[in-house]
Amino acid sequence: MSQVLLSLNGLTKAYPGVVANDDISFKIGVGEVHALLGENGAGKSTLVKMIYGLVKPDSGTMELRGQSYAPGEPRAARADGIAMVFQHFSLFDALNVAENIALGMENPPPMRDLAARIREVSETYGLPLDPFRTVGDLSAGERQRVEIIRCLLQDPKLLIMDEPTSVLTPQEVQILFKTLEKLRGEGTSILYISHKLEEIRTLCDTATILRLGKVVGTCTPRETTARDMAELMVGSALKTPERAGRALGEVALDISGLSAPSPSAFGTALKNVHLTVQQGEIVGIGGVAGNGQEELLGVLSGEILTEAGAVKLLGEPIGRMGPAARRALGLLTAPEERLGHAAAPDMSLTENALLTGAVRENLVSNGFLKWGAAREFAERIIEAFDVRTPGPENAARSLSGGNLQKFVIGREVLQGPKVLVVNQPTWGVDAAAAAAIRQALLDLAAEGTAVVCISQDLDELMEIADRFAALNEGRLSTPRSTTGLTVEEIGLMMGGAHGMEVAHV
Ligand SMILES: Nc1ncnc2c1ncn2[C@@H]1O[C@H](COP(=O)(O)OP(=O)(O)OP(=O)(O)O)[C@@H](O)[C@H]1O
Repeated sequence: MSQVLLSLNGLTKAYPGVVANDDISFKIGVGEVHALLGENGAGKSTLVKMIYGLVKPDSGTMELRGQSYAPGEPRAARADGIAMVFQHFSLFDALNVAENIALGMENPPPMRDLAARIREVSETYGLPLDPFRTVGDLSAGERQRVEIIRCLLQDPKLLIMDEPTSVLTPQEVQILFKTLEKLRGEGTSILYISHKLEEIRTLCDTATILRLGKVVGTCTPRETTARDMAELMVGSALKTPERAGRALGEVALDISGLSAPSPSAFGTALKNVHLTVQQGEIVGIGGVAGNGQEELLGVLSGEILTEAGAVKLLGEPIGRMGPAARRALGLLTAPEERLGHAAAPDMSLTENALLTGAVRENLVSNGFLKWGAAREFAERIIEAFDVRTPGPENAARSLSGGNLQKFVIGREVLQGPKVLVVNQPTWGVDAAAAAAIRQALLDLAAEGTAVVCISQDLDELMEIADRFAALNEGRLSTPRSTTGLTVEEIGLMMGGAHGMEVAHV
């Protein structure tokens, strides 16, 4: 390593029942892109929160450029040149880009000067962004640019990025990587958390691997295979999902001529969507985020009502039924946003198990909640899906992102759905857990469930789906068999070339 920017010496942080970081030591060099790898709950977020001043270590020290460094709050970290782009953006939809950036500054300059600075940084780093656009109109990739530019305006020495590419299209990933290369060339160090191992192999100079809160290895990603890195993370050999031949049954889900406005002012209306899914079939829905994915989940879950006949479950019109009635009939859904939508953050896992499992798991009797049965259901989910938590009485909020995702998906899978609709089932989930979730969806289909998997991970869809369709501005392309489908064809479908007749990508 050239010069050391930041050294971590024996950092330790414990939460009740778990040592999230156990005696962690490593160094980050000046101008180094350093990957932080580890399965869900390994302690990556806890570690970067200590570096960014959000969490105080129980013991251990840090040195920044040879000086003792112990930020009491993020403001102190920023003053020392540490910036962080979070997985979840904290932007106000109704304000424009410059106003959002000004809100995060201690002494914002006049708006006109700030807009000029934003333009300058955006051009220098190849991140196209208009300072006067309303944030609500921006794609996920553009919102991330707002966060990155906000960081770059502080001229950081270390930029921490938590899963930056999970919301990006392949093209946007290329743009981001060019920006990061440029920053590295200028001597900025980058600490990069991601579960996407091929990206880490392309981008990162070195990687530190955490398991159960401890450093278990270091490697040079360019010289290590993705499989070897994944196995280092989990400490055992990885299983590839098995796709057994499946017999398809009758049409379980039938969407025809479905149009629906979005409940959100910045959402996307669905336009004349047609789709049938047979029993035992997995249909993958791809597309760039914000093209109607959430709305599609909403019309299937019953949160958005439509004409009765626009959605049919095993022949029965259900478009006007609410979520509870649909659940009772066997149509289950797992939305994308884990905290808040799929799970209530402050409730225990037992309470969260009750939330969607009450009807099908028979957890209510004569108006009374059956707490013992609910707890037993939560324990079954934890066991079957290897959810890392001290127990079902813990709040959903205390789980790491990936572990909560396993819980949310497991809760629906174990209820034996007739039709299961999932949105981004493996978002933020490590390689081993993602493989387990995909295998669970394949097993479910093998038992005759019709599965709709909405995902931005095209590799995932190609791995598990029988047919593929893409959402573009609320329209769904004609589904095609995934066998023999090329990347170019997928790109055209995602870009809105419906039926392949026009290629206005
Ligand atoms: N505020 C908290 N209270 C209690 N436990 C916590 C808290 N924050 C984290 N933990 C626990 O600490 C451990 C490490 O969690 P952390 O979020 O750092 O993992 P991670 O590697 O970032 O996981 P992921 O990839 O799933 O985001 C987990 O077991 C988690 O449940």
